[in-house]
Amino acid sequence: MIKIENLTKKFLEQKSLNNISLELELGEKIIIMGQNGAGKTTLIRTILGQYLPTTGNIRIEGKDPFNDRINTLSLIGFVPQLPPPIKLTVEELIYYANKSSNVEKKLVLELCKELELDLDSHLNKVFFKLSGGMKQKLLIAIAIAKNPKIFIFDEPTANLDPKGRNRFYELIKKYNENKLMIFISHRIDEVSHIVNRKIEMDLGKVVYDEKN
Ligand SMILES: Nc1ncnc2c1ncn2[C@@H]1O[C@H](COP(=O)(O)OP(=O)(O)OP(=O)(O)O)[C@@H](O)[C@H]1O
Repeated sequence: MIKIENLTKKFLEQKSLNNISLELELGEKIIIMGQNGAGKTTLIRTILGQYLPTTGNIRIEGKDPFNDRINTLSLIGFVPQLPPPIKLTVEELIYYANKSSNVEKKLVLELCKELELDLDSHLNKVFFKLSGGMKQKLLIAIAIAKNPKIFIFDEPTANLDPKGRNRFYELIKKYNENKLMIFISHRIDEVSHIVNRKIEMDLGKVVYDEKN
């Protein structure tokens, strides 16, 4: 599904990714761990086609994410650690998600409810004025409603209260069948009941890779 071969990403002289090779398959639920600066975000950004590899290559269902970004992004539901400062209202954002990815408004509202967020009273608010937890819940709901083959969650529960966290993991269990799920997280205890593969990075390398 995602095939990474001898991937190196340099920023000036610094190797943020140093000769990484990985194959990530449908059905795998993976946590990617590692200290601050280990290269996790750089890896995810390369998968999302935001960075051109310095050497090596990466393919998602055979597609090059940098040169075929629209088609590769259509396979991925991504929830970033820090929600971007989107200036659209909630209603407009959902409309955009509907036009670009066939996301159904009704389903987004239902998923938000399952995450303890009643969106109806916030539809006219500008996205960036929502609270951190509300933004994260909405982005999670949109990612799930997109029904992609691949989910990438970068610290998805960082802004959620304990109840929101539990609800998130309940939702994930419901929607994880036949998906590739990647969690970037420092909280292994939270995801240990979901993941079947643990990858640890350090200094741009994969230093641990265990499948259950
Ligand atoms: N755009 C960039 N320009 C220059 N250096 C970068 C850039 N992005 C990342 N780096 C460097 O690459 C290294 C890996 O950073 P990265 O953000 O991938 O780590 P991380 O594992 O996601 O860390 P954290 O847990 O703190 O989010 C760091 O030393 C960082 O300074």
